[in-house]
Amino acid sequence: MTLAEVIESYPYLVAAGAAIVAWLTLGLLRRRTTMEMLPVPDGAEWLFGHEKTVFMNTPGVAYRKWISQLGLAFRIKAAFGARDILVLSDPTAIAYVLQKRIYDYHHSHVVRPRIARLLGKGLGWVEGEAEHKRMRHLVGPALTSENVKRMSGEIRAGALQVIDELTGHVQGAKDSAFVNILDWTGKATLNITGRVAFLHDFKAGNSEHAEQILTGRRQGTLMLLRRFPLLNDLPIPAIQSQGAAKMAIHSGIANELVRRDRDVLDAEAAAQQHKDLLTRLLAAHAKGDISKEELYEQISTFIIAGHETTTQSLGFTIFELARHPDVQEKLREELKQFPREPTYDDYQTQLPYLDAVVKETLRMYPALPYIERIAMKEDVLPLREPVHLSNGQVVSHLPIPAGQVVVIPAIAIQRQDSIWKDPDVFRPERWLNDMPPSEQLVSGWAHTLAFSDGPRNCIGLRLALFQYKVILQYLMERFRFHDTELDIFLKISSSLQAWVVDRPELGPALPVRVELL
Ligand code: HEM
Repeated sequence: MTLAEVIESYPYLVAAGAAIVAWLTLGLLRRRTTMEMLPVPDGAEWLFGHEKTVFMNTPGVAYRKWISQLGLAFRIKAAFGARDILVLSDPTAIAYVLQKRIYDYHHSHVVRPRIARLLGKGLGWVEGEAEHKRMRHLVGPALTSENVKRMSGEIRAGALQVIDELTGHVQGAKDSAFVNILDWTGKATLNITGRVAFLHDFKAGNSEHAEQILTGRRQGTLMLLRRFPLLNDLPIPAIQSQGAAKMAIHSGIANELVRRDRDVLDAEAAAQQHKDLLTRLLAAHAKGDISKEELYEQISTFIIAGHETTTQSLGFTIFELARHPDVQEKLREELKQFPREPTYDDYQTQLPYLDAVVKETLRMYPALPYIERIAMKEDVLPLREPVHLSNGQVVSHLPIPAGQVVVIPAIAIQRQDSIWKDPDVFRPERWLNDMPPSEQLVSGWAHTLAFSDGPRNCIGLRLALFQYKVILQYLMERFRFHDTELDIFLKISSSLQAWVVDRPELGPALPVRVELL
């Protein structure tokens, strides 16, 4: 049979064959992009890429291994054939993304629906420079250091209400009780957030509203969501139950708070006289600057973002102090020796060991272990440490395409073996006299990414750190904490969570034994 006869007899088969040959030839001839030549770890699975390894292991562990093998910029294979993910630990590239170009790097299509579901479509969700700056400007004045100083009496009172209740609880248990410390740090931070940001009394975390919020349980994120974000909207309990706390706020307390709208008669005057968050939001609503829906979304954003992260972080501090009685005694001693009730400024400069304990906790246990963004435009990332590409080239600038997902693994960076000595050991002393050279470190708060960095860093940072130290101070004054010898493991839900080994029924938990002093 001649070629002409073959074509005539099997035209479709021949056309398909020609198309495959052309596709393969083009693929071979096409120049590979820099991203495609970045190092990639071994061990990708065909269906899950490297994502299963990342999510099934202790948070940060896989990234740490790959950083030590491949350097500060590499790619991993995403699940279900999604485009490779760029993993960045390079301080120069991170500062470029988070500080200089943050408005070109939106929350990714996995993260953004999760923020909407868990917190609301508030400040943490909004994208675009103009809109984000508008919202940040609206709420920012409520969270300045001046305003936190002004609220310090309320913050102390809110903390004490819960500390008194814990005292009663321990007395009732014959002066030594086994507790999940998250139950108590949760009540304390929610109580404070209610009092100072929303002029609302959560009754030491015992009101009906408080209980609904505190029991709004968070489950693990499904890896499928990266490839098929539409699944976010399906009525799957594991997905939708993540929003329980937000729904409870919208249908309960937000209504009650907004009813006070009527009391804000003169919006301008109110905004000037009252600098609390709720009044600022209500005044903006009264002026028509934000819709009623936006008002609700902001309320849930601030209640949840304001207490959830601080609850977990404080819990990790107490857990580590229980395991390190020497550190606990040293901290107690520093506080005992301090001649007065510490002020906001004292906490900043006069209590170095307390400060070191907080920094060490947030280094080891950043509430948001991975920061995930997507490049909205093509870009070129500057690198501090050049990378070796698979074609032998060494580059100190990394071109990336629009649509590139970038993961900044904060927990791995903050426990990076080549930078931090004994990275998995809780050792506050390192902050006083044993810090790595600053050029190796990122440029966020305390050279960590615990509060992210740049124009979209944590707006509640000052309130968070002040309430953190106030609650910790009271806990040290009243109680001694002991290790229960129960093992925990870490996992990532929306934030970093601790669970007790073989005790899933406890939910997220950090068990300690508490003794009255
Ligand atoms: C220890 C406590 C806290 C930690 C570790 C923490 C951490 C963070 C981090 C890492 C981000 C960046 C998130 C991202 O890039 O997607 C963030 C943003 C945010 N945080 Fe916090 N946070 C804490 C406490 C608070 C408090 C007390 C409030 C409010 C009263 C708050 C409100 C917010 C809001 C609204 C944003 C979004 C900011 C924006 O996008 O402009 N946080 N926080």
